[in-house]
Amino acid sequence: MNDTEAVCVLGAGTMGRGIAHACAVGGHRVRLRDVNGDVLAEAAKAVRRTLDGGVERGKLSRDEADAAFERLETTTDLATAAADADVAIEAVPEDIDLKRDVLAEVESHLSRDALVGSNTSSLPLTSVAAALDRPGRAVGLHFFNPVHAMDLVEVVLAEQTTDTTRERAESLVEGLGKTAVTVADSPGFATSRLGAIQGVEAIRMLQEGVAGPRDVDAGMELGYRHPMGPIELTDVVGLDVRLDILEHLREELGERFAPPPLLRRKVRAGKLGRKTGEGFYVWEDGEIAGVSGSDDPAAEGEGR
Ligand SMILES: NC(=O)c1ccc[n+]([C@@H]2O[C@H](COP(=O)([O-])OP(=O)(O)OC[C@H]3O[C@@H](n4cnc5c(N)ncnc54)[C@H](O)[C@@H]3O)[C@@H](O)[C@H]2O)c1
Repeated sequence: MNDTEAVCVLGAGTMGRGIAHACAVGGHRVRLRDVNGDVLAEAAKAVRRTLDGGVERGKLSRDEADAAFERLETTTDLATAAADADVAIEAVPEDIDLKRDVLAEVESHLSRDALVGSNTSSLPLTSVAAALDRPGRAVGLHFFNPVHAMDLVEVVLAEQTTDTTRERAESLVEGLGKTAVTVADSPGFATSRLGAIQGVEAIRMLQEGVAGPRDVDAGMELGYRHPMGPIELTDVVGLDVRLDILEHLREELGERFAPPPLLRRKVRAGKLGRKTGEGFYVWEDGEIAGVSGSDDPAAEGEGR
């Protein structure tokens, strides 16, 4: 990978805009594509805000931030987004049929050698890759949220992924100043599987009244030095996103991943976490303002 390569990012939601930001800061020309023009406008503003935040925190100079922003283009047109791209990375919703369709469609616009990355956090990459005419170019590039602040990218190898693709993917990740952890395609890969099992057990503990959200979280933060407890993390990731991941892991790996009824109730009520202002916690301006009241008598827990 060199600095002048072109990256096409498909989907401009939470992750797509973050990946676009990271690639632009990493020196790549980026075309960000979404089916929704309003989402694209919001994504461009979000990238600008993140760049400005980076300048304020001394992470990059004003000139570097401006240059990175100039390297970013947005479009709703797939052919424009994919034209001359060396790398295409999809960050569309976690739906296998959608991902297969999106990647097969983008492949028809790509050169023979372009790399095709998927940001899926739990779907079988081998099935995603099978939608391509040249599946050996497919690789999982599992970025973490928020992308600009997270140093890890899981590089996931589909059955079909070639050694050349693997090397290119690892070098792309390193060029972005992040650390690549390479894992075989298996349900939930390494990180989502472990993260999901801890999150699901934490929600079961709330259900059983073992402790409230604050105490469960403090236990892992102070006792295990996790930067964020599993309940708060579920709110940040999104309860709907977590539910989808659990449904999938349950199907693939068994009942230990079965989503707890409490999680389903919250999702049905539209309490999806930080993004809707309430999940297990109540959120104001992106910060925890209290504990959601409807859980159980132990909701607030003791001691904090
Ligand atoms: N949110 C997270 O914390 C997180 C972390 C790691 C990985 N992921 C994975 O990243 C992917 C995206 O998640 P997200 O949270 O950014 O979702 P999101 O809902 O915020 O964004 C998805 C975007 O894709 C767009 N889209 C839908 N169909 C499209 C198409 N055909 N072409 C282009 N754009 C299209 C939607 O308009 C939306 O803006 C999922 O696979 C998810 O599992 C999410």
